[in-house]
Amino acid sequence: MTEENDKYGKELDLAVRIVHMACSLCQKVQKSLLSAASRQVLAKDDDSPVTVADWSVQATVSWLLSEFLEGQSVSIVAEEDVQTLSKSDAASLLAAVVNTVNECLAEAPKYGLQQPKKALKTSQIIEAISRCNSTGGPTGRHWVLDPVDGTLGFVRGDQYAVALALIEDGKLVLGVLGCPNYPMKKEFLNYNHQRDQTMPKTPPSSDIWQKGCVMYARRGSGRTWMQPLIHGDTKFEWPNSATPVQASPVDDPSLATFCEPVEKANSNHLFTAGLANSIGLKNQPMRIHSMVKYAAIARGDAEVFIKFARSGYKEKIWDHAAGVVIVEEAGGVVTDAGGRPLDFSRGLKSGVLYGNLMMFLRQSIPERAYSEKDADVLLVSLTIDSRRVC
Ligand SMILES: Nc1ncnc2c1ncn2[C@@H]1O[C@H](COP(=O)(O)O)[C@@H](OP(=O)(O)O)[C@H]1O
Ligand SMILES: [Mg+2]
Repeated sequence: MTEENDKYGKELDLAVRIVHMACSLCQKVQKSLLSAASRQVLAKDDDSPVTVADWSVQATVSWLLSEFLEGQSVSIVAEEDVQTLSKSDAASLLAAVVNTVNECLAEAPKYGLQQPKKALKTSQIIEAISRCNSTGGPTGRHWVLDPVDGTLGFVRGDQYAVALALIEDGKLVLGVLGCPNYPMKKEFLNYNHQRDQTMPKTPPSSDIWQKGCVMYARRGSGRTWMQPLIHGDTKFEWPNSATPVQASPVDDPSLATFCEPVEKANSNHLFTAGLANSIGLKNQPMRIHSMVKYAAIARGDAEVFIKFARSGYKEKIWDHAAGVVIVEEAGGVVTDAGGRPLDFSRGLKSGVLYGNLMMFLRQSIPERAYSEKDADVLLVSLTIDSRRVC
């Protein structure tokens, strides 16, 4: 392996192990949330939900990155802060976070990492969460973390993702996306989809294909890999359990399926239905919470991702960074509505560029359906042989 090829090898290896651990943490919290009589789900200032898992994953990832990237100053841009946790009435919540983090770190050897010599104290955990307050930017190395992306899906027992990416000098260099409820094969999707009453309760067999997955890629490698999530006492195997995935070869819009958010508040379904119709997308949209949509595109379960957020909403880099790398290295193309690559050099500010909408939108959507201020359109499209499908 040349030095260039090996660049970021250590970081990717570590990031994949960490995301596996974080997924396992989330699975435990999701299970207890769904079974608990009183569900410990809080609302943030913007009314979005947050749980023990969000803070616990952030603390765990922050602690592990700092511990195992010794000698590097570790800058992390992540979604959660400690304000709520530090309130005087949050003692039981904080205790639950401390307990969850320590339980997770105790399992580190299963993932080939060393556990802390002693359980972390509350102050160390608060410190690990608050350390993730970097704003990123055009220079230096910045880790970008969404500890639980799609928290709404998470609290509903549905899809969610753990997303970790590394940016160097404003460019994405690696991405890891953990999808604990997204099975290795699309066919098993409904078995994990607890709200679908029509599917049998028991999966047909208990092989790895029905378990969640972790996808990862390194910029420029031309490969995106997928691994089954580690379950029970199974030890993490690297890289034997990984298989390469590719974006779909479908380039006929009438055969393509587009993904979009489940939440109408996050993307205008009426608008996307009109858009889909006008570009000849005939299949029903695949509505999934979280960055699992990027996973679906990267391995060819769907072809297009359209998000049409309300005017004024600023996309956050942690909601896209890991997904963009895995889709692009799998052969897909990710752009904003203007056809430009997403800009991750602007740190906490939107990674999405603003400007004119794409030509095809101008041609096919009636003028009254959008205006220049509707430029908060994010469109992830697939190209085959460098030709845009849409
Ligand atoms: N009004 C809004 N418009 C668009 N996206 C929004 C939004 N409010 C929140 N989001 C983002 O959409 C993410 C969920 O994506 P999706 O709707 O595709 O499942 C949320 O991630 P979190 O759940 O991590 O906060 C949040 O960052
Ligand atoms: Mg998110």
